[in-house]
Amino acid sequence: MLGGSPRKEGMERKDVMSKNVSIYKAQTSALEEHAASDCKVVVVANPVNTNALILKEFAPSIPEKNITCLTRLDHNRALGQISEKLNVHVSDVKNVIIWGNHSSTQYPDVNHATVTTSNGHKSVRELVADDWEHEYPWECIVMGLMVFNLASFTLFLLHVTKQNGILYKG
Ligand SMILES: NC(=O)c1ccc[n+]([C@@H]2O[C@H](COP(=O)([O-])OP(=O)(O)OC[C@H]3O[C@@H](n4cnc5c(N)ncnc54)[C@H](O)[C@@H]3O)[C@@H](O)[C@H]2O)c1
Ligand SMILES: O=C(O)C[C@H](O)C(=O)O
Repeated sequence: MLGGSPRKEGMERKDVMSKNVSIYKAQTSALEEHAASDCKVVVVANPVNTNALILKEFAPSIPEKNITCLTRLDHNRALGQISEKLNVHVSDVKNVIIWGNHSSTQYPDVNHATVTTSNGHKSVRELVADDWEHEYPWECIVMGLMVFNLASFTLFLLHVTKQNGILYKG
């Protein structure tokens, strides 16, 4: 279920709720009416956790175990940050947990995480400084917005032309 408005600069994911809830209700009613009762639904449009709940409420014939929402990005971002910090490949980082919603309430938990190094398996907790944990969840949370801003910047560059050494936005 991809249909929905993406957030704009300065917005949190929950800020798109007013627009997306009505879209979700309409799509959910269509699913309830037409989809096979054993269909599996992946919720993508934000706020994903809330939209998954809306789907559960408004499409009661679809078993709730068949509904999931896309929060894998947060997990991948956490793996990426740990691998960068410890200079290992992402596939060498295991058992990272993301608690909470796909929103600013999430908490990436590295307390059970392990990493494979040339010196064997180590606990991530052993290898990173205690204070890193305070900056790290924040980086994970804002990443979506950073990606958004980067995409805007790339779009901006695509529409820029250089004439006589001066940049023009076309
Ligand atoms: N959970 C995640 O990991 C994740 C990742 C990326 C984007 N998102 C979310 O997915 C959503 C879509 O993002 P995007 O970048 O693809 O946006 P987009 O603007 O590129 O695409 C949105 C799509 O929704 C459709 N749409 C708009 N109004 C509709 C309606 N009333 N009924 C049905 N469809 C409608 C549009 O035609 C468009 O195709 C956003 O809410 C965004 O926040 C979630
Ligand atoms: O952050 C967003 O608005 C899009 C997506 O949920 C993400 O995390 O990249």
